[in-house]
Amino acid sequence: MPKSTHHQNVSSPRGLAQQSVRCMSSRRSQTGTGQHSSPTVFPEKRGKTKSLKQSDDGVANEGPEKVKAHEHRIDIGDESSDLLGYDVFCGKLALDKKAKITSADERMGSGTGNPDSIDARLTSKALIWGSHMLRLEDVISVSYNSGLRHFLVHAYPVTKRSCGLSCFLKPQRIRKDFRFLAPSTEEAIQWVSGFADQQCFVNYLPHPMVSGKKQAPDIVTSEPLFDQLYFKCKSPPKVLVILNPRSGHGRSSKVFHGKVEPIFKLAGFMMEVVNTKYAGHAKELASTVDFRTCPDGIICVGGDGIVNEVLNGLLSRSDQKEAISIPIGIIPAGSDNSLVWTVLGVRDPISAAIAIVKGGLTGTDVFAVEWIQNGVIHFGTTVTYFGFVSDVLELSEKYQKRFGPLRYFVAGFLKFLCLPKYNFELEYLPMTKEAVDSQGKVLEDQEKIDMSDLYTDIMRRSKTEGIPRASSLSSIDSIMSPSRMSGGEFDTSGSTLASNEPSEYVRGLDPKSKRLSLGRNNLVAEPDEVLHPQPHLSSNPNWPRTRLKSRTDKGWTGLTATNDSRGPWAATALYDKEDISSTVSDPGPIWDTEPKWDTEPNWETENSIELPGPPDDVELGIKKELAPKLEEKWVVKKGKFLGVLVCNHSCKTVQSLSSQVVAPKAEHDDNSLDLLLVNGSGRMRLLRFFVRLQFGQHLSLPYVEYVKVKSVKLRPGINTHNGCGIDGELLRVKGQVLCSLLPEQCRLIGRPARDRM
Ligand SMILES: Nc1ncnc2c1ncn2[C@@H]1O[C@H](COP(=O)(O)OP(=O)(O)OP(=O)(O)O)[C@@H](O)[C@H]1O
Repeated sequence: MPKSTHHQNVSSPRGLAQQSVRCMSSRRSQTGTGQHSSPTVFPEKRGKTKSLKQSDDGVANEGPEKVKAHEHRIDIGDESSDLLGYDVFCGKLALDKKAKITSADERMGSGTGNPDSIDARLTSKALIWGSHMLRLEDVISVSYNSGLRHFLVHAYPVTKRSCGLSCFLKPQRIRKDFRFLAPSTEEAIQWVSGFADQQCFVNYLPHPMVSGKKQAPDIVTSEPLFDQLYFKCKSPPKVLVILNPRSGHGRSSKVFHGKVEPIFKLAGFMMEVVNTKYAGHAKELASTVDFRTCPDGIICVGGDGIVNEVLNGLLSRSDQKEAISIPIGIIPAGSDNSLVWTVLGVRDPISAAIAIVKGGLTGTDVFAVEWIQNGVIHFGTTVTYFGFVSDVLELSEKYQKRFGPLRYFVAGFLKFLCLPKYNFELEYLPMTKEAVDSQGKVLEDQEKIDMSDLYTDIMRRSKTEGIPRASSLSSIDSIMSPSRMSGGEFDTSGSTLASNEPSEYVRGLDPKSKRLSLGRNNLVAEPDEVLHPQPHLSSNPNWPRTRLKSRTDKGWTGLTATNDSRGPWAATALYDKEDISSTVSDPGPIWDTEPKWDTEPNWETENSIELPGPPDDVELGIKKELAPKLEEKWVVKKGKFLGVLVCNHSCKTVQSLSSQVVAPKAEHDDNSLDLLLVNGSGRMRLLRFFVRLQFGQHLSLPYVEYVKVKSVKLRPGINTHNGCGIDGELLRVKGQVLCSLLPEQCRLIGRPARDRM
């Protein structure tokens, strides 16, 4: 069988890869500034005018067929050169518009090149050929058939709508497959290796004639070199997809199979897709799944509700620590997806799928709402709320079938017409100014560690390390905001940056309240009455624990047990102990009445938990220790509240026209909760609150308080509706509930928008 002469220059596949690397390093050294140096921009790209002129000339010379190839032209003279990263490989490429590759094409000599070949280079951020650029962020994978000069780049670049509509419609991501022809097979391999080096999945296939079992004698297929070719790229992720077919008014299946699945398939994902059959099914699945079948994560397709179920399923397992380390991917296909929109800045299914394919992990705080009376705990990542909003959530369930995403508006309107009064007893533990400042400093100082190694073996990792802390009210805005009523097609535009503002201690409080929250006093007279904390019903050490294990049984209880202050649970316990000593009338939460963990025999060995120590914190790039402050006191309030909202992140709403947020200063990973109190009662107050919310001015209302807190305890008054919403799930409060953060974070798959740039 004849062999192409160009093959003889390459001694081994490894050799090819090494050549690619050599090219990469030589390019890097040319720039002289190391890995992240400014790239060498082709001479013709240096100036905008020149670039445009040249490309125009090029188009004119290429004829009609080639003109179309310029539809992706990007004037990189406009781009900051830093955006292009460092050079990985360079050479000649031709964009091949042919649908099929003939063997004649493949027989072309290596040295002859192609008449249409143009200078091209692959950098760590983009593939640039001629005056075109394709961002690697938009590249899903590369397909390459052994022994060919062609390779196919699969991408979803953001494409502007046609001229007339571009002013009204947002840009869309549309799939484009670019078929490139390299001058030789060796160079094709080097290009593909370059993509693999940049973490693009390579779909490496046998030669088409081999796979088709009709081997042509003139085609180079028996070359052992290519049969053994090995591209050093990430292995295909193995995930469990949990799809709520009722989400998004029944559109979620279509969204997943039509838009998302093809992307995952291109990226080589090995998926098991399970449709939920009933409410609670996702929780069951997450609580029982064998992680060996989905070591790279669980992908939730639906709204915030399905994510909440999965989280609660994971945290109800006996292997809780391992469970919370399982990455959670979110494909927004529900009525609202506040979590993924707020935290990752993604609100359409295609962008979410790409973010998942690109990988990386984003640590996100998890809060626990504990029913103190019976020990039941429900977890959340977005918000827990009481008062008007939870009533609306309850009423909206009636209208789910009839109104779909409009149900919140309908229920909100009806509830507004017959608005009850809500009374609550409330205690909260404010963050101290010092804690907020030091937290802010740590967050500022920290170097964001690249957690790109998503597809590592989670099982292995979780056995050797804890999950350290790093960093909806989906429906609230919709209740009074007809702007979100669209609920129609999913937005397929590119993502928008999430807020990056630093956290602040207390805002929207009058000076007195500020002083009080700073811990100089633990009682607040407003709105109605000052309360002295009552002994908790649960002070009986033998109170029952139901459903979930008590904290003393749970993995993270070990943190408090050993008086470790590395997490909020620990911190809370310590603060509570301080409360006992400093406030005679407050015996502190229930766990103070229970045996001290550090006196229990063999606690450390029997319940040992790999605490999130410094190395892990370094890995996630965040140190989250909050030293307890002696002067911290629970602030106690009792009275009428239209709403009590405890937010874990800023709670952006996907469907709102404006980008208003409920808790503008909240961060998903700042180790604190943001408490929003809407004091008082009455429709006028409520209306003003929601109107102001649309414009992001709700915090300026005199009856709205906003405090950064560690924990909140709440007890509904007599005759007050006792609904409690957690991430859109409705529960009932009996007695008192306590809301605090867990010491460990969950991990969302994908990076925040600002880190993906
Ligand atoms: N097959 C099913 N049948 C009925 N209910 C289900 C099913 N699967 C999940 N659920 C429940 O549906 C609720 C809502 O799910 P999800 O949040 O995914 O969709 P959504 O209501 O469209 O979105 P959002 O909550 O953002 O409005 C969840 O609380 C879940 O328990």
